[in-house]
Amino acid sequence: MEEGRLFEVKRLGKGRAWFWSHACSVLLGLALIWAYRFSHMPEVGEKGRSAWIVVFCAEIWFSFYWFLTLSVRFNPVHRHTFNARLSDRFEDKLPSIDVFICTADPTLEPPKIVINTVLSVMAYDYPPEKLSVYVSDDGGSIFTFYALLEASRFAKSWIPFCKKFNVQPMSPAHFFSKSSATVQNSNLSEWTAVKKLYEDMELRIDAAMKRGNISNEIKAGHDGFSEWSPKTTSKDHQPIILIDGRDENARDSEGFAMPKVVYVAREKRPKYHHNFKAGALNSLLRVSGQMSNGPIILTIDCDMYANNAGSIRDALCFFMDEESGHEYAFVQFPQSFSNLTKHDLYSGSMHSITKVDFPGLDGQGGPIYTGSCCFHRRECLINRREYNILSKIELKCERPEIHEASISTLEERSKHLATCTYENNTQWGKDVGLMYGCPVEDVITGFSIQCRGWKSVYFCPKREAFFGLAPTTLSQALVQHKRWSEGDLQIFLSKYCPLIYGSRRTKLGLQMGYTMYCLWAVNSIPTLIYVAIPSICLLNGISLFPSVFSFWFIPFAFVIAISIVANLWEWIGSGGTLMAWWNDKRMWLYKRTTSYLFALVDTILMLLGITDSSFVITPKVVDEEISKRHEQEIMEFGMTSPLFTILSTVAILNLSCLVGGAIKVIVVEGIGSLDTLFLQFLLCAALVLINLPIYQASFFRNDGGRILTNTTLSALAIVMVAYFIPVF
Ligand SMILES: O=c1ccn([C@@H]2O[C@H](COP(=O)(O)OP(=O)(O)O[C@H]3O[C@H](CO)[C@@H](O)[C@H](O)[C@H]3O)[C@@H](O)[C@H]2O)c(=O)[nH]1
Ligand SMILES: [Mn+2]
Repeated sequence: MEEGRLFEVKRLGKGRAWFWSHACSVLLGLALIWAYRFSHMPEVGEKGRSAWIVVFCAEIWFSFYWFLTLSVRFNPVHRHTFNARLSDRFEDKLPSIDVFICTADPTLEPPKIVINTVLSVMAYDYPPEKLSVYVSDDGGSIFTFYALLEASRFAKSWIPFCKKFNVQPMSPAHFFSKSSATVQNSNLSEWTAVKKLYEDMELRIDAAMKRGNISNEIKAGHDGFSEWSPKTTSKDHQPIILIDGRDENARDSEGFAMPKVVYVAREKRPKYHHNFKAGALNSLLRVSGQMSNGPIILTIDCDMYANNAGSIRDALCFFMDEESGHEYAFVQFPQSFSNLTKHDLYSGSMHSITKVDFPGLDGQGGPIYTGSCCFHRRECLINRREYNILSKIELKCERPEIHEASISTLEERSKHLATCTYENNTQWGKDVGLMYGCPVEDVITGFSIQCRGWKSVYFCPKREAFFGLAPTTLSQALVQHKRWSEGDLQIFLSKYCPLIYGSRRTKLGLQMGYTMYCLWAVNSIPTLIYVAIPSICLLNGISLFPSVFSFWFIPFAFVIAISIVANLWEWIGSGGTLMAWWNDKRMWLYKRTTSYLFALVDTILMLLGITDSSFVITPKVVDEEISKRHEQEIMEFGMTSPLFTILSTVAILNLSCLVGGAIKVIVVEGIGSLDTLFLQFLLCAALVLINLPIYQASFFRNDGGRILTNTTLSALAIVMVAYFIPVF
């Protein structure tokens, strides 16, 4: 071994004692709770028996689910890379990298956002002749193509500027909006000049978008525009593949080579299913294979700009490590978000996933592939072939010989790779490439790779590697989670069920980790039980929990307290704020009672063949008024949605049960009955407290984001009906 490994791994082994004592004590607490449920169950005919059984079932589920979460707490791993060693040993042997950027809709994902992502990856600290950027446009939009063309021209100034001043983030929009003082002071003139170039470009793109067409003058500048005719729509067009900067002689303003940029809009026909993002990525896999065939592929979403110039090198420190590099199929970076509010109102940061779960999964064989911000070994992604220790694969792929003269030939030649019929009678979408038929193509593909013996890596650099856009309204956040939980549940119910397919192929810890996500949707039912039944029983004076003076109160109090404390400890310990934690708990509740429920129902309907799976794209922009409210952390409702009806119903139900229950205890039964209802009061009060934004949005707000009156009225009606249902 030459002077040391390319990366190091830190295990938090010292926490082991803490882990075991925590796990064992909670387990004991849960066992006692179960014992209480068995031994104190109301007799047949006694009031509250059914409620008791239902609540018990929910508790059994929660215990099981808690057990699954142990997997990610058992052996968290943190990694560190040594980029200097990589340069020393491999600088002239660095592999070529293909970057895949997917976009699907020029309105929801404005071209300006897309090109900032493109520009950011073009400016990586990496030999430009070894870097190719492929943009897949499922929107088939002439504006996206036009913006890309503008961007590749601007790149000629942007890339040398970034390299000269070590600019980070490498997205011009974000860089100039934050304006780095160091660059600004010492090199004001260059800074101003590049900024001006960027702003002029933005103006031109805005103008074209506003006009709604590309002027003939612009069209005359590039043959590619002729691919679009008045008949072209996003759902019906021929394959379009356009290469820019393909010219081996293309140079930036300092005379250096430029990364290649390729625009790909795969063929779309109404009769053919296009398999959403998985289909897009598979087309890119084939097209790029013809053009650059980089052995390492970075996949990112169109809103995920690169924030750290060293990420490619970081990823290579894992792939090229002499000792264990050959074991890794992909290196997943965390997805960070640039548009979160101070206390992360919609919990878009997914703090506990990125800070706790993923380091934990890494200790079990590697994180899940989450679609964006991930470097893959091309071979594993295409063939997903069995890992074999004997065949250490070298990161060398045949680079196709391409000559300047053949650009148009190359474009033509690759087009048939991006047609609707290309995949007919092939294994694409099954054993080859990204897998089809699942809204979380990323998770299922990553899992099947891991099941073939490959490991993956989770790497959190000090400076965030990527920043994207998280949902900025409640409904967007809930819909996104519906897609995820639905996809995950489908995996669980498919051949790839982690508990079955994963056994003997992966570690038990990894199976449990995947199962934890796959069963998100199922959590909806026990959670709904827990937010409704104890409260309704409270209103009816039926006790479901032990009295505060009884021995059995202790396990309940212990489990509740320790879960809250441990959760908070983890959260604060990994850099979260208290308020963000509280917001996260609210979103935890909302996701479970709405997104997950709908995911569960839709999955059942899909299994029955009644519905088909879909992919609802998360908008990257919202109108100004809404984004202002988002910045002020005011929850956004403002539309009719069954999701909001459920949220309102739960909130109003709990408020009325709390008030009704309190009146009953004080006036009718006397304060003496409080001890047996204490825990129900506590639960109900906590629910009311967490739902404060809902009462406010229903009764005290009159801005456009309030809860609409018809939602509140339906919720009230449902609560009334619930009130008259007798409790058994
Ligand atoms: O038919 C489609 C639909 C989507 N996309 C692209 O897929 C990406 C992700 O879509 P988005 O609406 O932003 O979904 P998110 O929920 O934010 O995405 C997460 O979840 C997806 C799986 O549900 C993964 O594919 C993503 O990588 C991951 O970031 C975007 O770049 C889209 O342009 C396509 O290319 N074609
Ligand atoms: Mn996204």
